[in-house]
Amino acid sequence: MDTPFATTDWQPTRPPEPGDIDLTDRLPALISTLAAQTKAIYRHPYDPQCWLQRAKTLAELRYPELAVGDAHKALLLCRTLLSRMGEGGWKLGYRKGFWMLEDGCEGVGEKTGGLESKDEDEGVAEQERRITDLQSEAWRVEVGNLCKFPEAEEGRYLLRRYPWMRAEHRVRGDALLALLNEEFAARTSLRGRRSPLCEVRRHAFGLSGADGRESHDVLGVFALEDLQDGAFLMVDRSKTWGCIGPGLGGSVVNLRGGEGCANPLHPNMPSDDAADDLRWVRGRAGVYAADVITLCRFLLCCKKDGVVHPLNHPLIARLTPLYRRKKGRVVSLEADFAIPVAWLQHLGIDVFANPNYDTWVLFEIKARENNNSWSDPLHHCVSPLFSLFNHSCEPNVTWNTGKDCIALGIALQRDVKAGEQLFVFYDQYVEDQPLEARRDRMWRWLEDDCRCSRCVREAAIKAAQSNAEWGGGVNGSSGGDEKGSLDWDTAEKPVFPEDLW
Ligand SMILES: C[S@@+](CC[C@H](N)C(=O)[O-])C[C@H]1O[C@@H](n2cnc3c(N)ncnc32)[C@H](O)[C@@H]1O
Repeated sequence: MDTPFATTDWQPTRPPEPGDIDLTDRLPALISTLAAQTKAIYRHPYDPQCWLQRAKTLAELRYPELAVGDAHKALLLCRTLLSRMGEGGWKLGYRKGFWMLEDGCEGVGEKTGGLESKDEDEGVAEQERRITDLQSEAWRVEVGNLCKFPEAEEGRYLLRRYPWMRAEHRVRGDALLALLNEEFAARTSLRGRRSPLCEVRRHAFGLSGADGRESHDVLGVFALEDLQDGAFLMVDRSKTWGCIGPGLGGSVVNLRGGEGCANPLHPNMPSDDAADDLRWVRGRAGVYAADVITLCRFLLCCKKDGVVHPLNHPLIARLTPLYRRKKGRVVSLEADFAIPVAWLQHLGIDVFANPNYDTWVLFEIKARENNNSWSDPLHHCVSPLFSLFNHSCEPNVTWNTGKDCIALGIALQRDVKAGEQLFVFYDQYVEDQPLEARRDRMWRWLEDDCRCSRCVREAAIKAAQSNAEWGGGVNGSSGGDEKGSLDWDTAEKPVFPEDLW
């Protein structure tokens, strides 16, 4: 974000609306402004003006969810400043975005536009008026970028890859793969075996990519030896999970008609410090509780493991990002900003001065976690090894949850040859459904047409039948070899407004 990116990489998360100004000519300037404003934030993280200015640029660039994040930080800073206004013994810091003791505390640093550019002798009343104005403006930007749908203080955005994301966070490197395979080896050798039963490999669906990704970044789990029906593969004890059980003090706000998880300790691990009790999150996050607790647990893992950038944490780095989603995602002021910011502050992370925890990073974590979680309405759980298995409508692996709703047991459900990919069924409700129904339903999980052998085979048969009916070819298509190919996918799809940009 602090370096200008190529205009061709710009993929805004808000579709264009009638009345929007065409940004083509202004785009290079806006991108440079974004980089300069990000650097200004690095230099002056406690200056609300810096956050507000970047919020406006992000809004212009059509990243409403990020504009809300920056405006929210500007608001938090203004509130803090106003809370001490008029108290004796303090004066505003050099750029006047923070308080410092009055005696002998001359600020140092450069002077660039913003709060500091005003008269040094500005009186308290004048300062108060300016910060109040700033606060009102930040509030306008915050609510203006939430379209209040589906609820007040909520909005929508589309999942898109942020163009400033570093290369190392876009693809999963060989070192990560080696680590994953060590874990698979450890899990399977736990059961008295010395050699691993399976491993993660690239190009899981062949050499054609999916989801706009390079095929080498599409991972899958493959058998390393012949395995028999019923053989137990491994248990994955996820470290990151949440549920919508009761909040602190027996609060039942999240119980969804009384059917929530009854385990009051669920968001916490036995190894957690008492100070890191996450139950308050359930009390605050309402219907998003499972989601937000999972995110907060990720952040706690980062802190415990001393990982400097959360996207470098192996738990997150292994998860597939997914950017093709056409349906808007909900962004909630409370769940996506207020609670994560409060939690990060609790963990001792400076949300203003530490760019590794910028809003876009939190959204990226959330996107990966949502795309890889095993979830039902009550629980949300990312199982680090299980999340590497791909889906097939004729799976060879089955899974079951333990009594704790966390551990996933994985076993073979038919004989498998060495080198075969291991697949699970993501959604068993559609097993007996015809191709279209299965694919429709699987979009929820894959956001792509299912590329499993059964779907590919059935689609080929359909294409051949259709060819025969039309006397030898629709659009010259032969329905030919479909393995790992999306060529057959000529069926007409509904067009969403956002497909057009
Ligand atoms: C839980 S992850 C599985 C591991 C993933 N392939 C990876 O590289 O990390 C789920 C994602 O894998 C891909 N995927 C899994 N099964 C698929 C299938 N049958 N057809 C197409 N894509 C599939 C989709 O991108 C899906 O969002």
